[in-house]
Amino acid sequence: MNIRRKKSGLTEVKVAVIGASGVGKTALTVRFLTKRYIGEYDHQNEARYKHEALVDGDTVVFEIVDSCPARMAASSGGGGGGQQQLCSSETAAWADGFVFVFSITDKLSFELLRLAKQQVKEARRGANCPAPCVLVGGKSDLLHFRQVSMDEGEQLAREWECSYMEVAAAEEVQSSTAVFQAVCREVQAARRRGKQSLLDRMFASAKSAKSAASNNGPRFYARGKSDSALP
Ligand SMILES: Nc1nc2c(ncn2[C@@H]2O[C@H](COP(=O)(O)OP(=O)(O)OP(=O)(O)O)[C@@H](O)[C@H]2O)c(=O)[nH]1
Repeated sequence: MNIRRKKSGLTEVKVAVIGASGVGKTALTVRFLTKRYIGEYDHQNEARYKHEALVDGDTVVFEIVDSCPARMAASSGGGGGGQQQLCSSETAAWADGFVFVFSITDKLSFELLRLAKQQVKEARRGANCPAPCVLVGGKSDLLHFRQVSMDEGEQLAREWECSYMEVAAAEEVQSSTAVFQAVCREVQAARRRGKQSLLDRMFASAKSAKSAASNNGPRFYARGKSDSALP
């Protein structure tokens, strides 16, 4: 599938990388940005990056937030009790697309993503926005420690109507790049659907305005040949 570039400028895509602590969000992001794997990253806050990359032959400007899970206070009323809030509502509202990451070696990180997806949905409800995404099973080189099967990953992706990818950022570059290309395509597809439904609504309202006008407007009587017998 080809992504068309707007004639007026470059395609811009804002992506939030979401997942529990230690699943490999930074490793995945840095692999995409620099092609390098550093191993240990020390960041306590969200990190933001801007990066240009080719997707299907077009240059795309990615803005990426590598998110940082926060502990929810037990009194927060959000089912907190020390649970992680994986995505702030600001980030959820800001992003065009989401990369949801768990580690295949950590079942809890997989379960937490359901909560994260829900948090994102709630934060975007006001704007009635869809949340295009991809689901990523990270650390796929650690097969002998696997706690989440490929089937479970694929099953969740089917529920979310998105693609599922397993990635070993520690081992190679290509699959990390493929994740960001995939989320870009999801965002582009959502934008096309949004545009189409806006056009459909505009046509529908123009059509109903026209038929209302033809029902209520003044009527003109044109006297025809067959009327010649009338006085
Ligand atoms: N074996 C293996 N280890 C990885 C992989 N990706 C990340 N790691 C390791 O997992 C640990 C956590 O990686 P990070 O990228 O910092 O994880 P994170 O999700 O950004 O963590 P937080 O910043 O705490 O939210 C580090 O020791 C990484 O070296 C991978 O693909 N394979």
